[in-house]
Amino acid sequence: MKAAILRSLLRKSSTVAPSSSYVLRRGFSSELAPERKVAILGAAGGIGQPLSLLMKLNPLVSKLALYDIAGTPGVAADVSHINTRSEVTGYMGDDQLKQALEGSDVVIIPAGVPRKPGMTRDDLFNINAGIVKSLCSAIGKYCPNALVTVISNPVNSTVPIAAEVFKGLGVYDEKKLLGVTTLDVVRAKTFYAGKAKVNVAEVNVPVVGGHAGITILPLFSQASPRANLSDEDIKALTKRTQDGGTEVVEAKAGKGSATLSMAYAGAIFADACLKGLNGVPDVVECSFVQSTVTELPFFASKVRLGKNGVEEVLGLGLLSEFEQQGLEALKPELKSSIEKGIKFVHQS
Ligand SMILES: NC(=O)c1ccc[n+]([C@@H]2O[C@H](COP(=O)([O-])OP(=O)(O)OC[C@H]3O[C@@H](n4cnc5c(N)ncnc54)[C@H](O)[C@@H]3O)[C@@H](O)[C@H]2O)c1
Ligand SMILES: O=C(O)C[C@H](O)C(=O)O
Repeated sequence: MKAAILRSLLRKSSTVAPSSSYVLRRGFSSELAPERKVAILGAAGGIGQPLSLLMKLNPLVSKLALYDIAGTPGVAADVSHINTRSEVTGYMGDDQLKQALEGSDVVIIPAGVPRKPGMTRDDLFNINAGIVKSLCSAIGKYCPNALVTVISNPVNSTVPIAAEVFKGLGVYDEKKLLGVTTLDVVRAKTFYAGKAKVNVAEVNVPVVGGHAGITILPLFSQASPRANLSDEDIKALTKRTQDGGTEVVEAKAGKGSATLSMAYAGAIFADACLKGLNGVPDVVECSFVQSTVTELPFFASKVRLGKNGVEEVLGLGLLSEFEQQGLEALKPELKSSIEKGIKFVHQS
């Protein structure tokens, strides 16, 4: 009897879930989702290309606009052959930026130069600040209601830059500007699972603060599933999470920084934003946003995503003494990076 029921269930599930498209849909939602346009600015780069691929696999996207200053026709032609829902269009150069942006629900910005060994993220400021400023000026003009997710470094300054540009254009909505810190969470989960010997798929670790060196503060005291790690283990995990970007930059030895893991993290974050916009309840991710969680005007913490973007900035919860010290230690650096971004917009 049991065997007959099982056989019938297996028959049913195989008719609902045909092979390859089912595999690609895992982790994403239904194809009966509303129309959503996603634009990727910097789509031909090291992050941009795999991110374009991952967003093409996401059934929540109906239009995928790929923009870069060079190389987008090839990337767009390539990605467009994949038999998933979204229609892909490539745009190249300033005079096509308007078309790329118009009608966008979500804009993802991985445009800008990456680090080489020996550099800090702040060393990228001189080039990337101007790139983010000019892209955000166009976003403010052509799709002011879009949710904007900023990957370009230094995130601790580029997000405040974007905010000031939008304020200058009279279109700033703090709920719609999000710095992408998901890679810190991805790393913290991976490193914690390895040390605690727990299933990585079940791990949750909030990472707060910012996205550079000691401003990255993983809260392992709140990690789940709980594990009995020593203070030394926690210190080492914290340091490895803070130095995760540098670990990749050094391993790539001059050929850039994290691209594949970042594309994964960016795709997870964009998917959460789309789910929020579509009204899926209880979508929570960490992100660097306008905040009153501390005295700093921008701060990364857990945020609840919804139909308007950031619906709620969640507090830090209970911190261990070690984390409390880390929080106080990160504030001066984060404050100065935020101020540097704000000043840049008003002086340039
Ligand atoms: N937030 C994070 O966690 C995180 C993680 C990894 C990398 N990053 C940052 O992401 C950025 C991109 O990294 P990458 O490895 O993809 O670099 P990359 O050099 O491989 O690609 C950058 C792309 O941006 C394009 N670009 C430059 N100026 C542009 C403009 N004005 N408009 C549109 N596109 C423009 C370039 O043509 C290039 O294709 C860097 O600043 C890097 O530091 C952030
Ligand atoms: O480390 C970098 O420069 C890139 C990125 O911010 C990362 O964390 O990998």
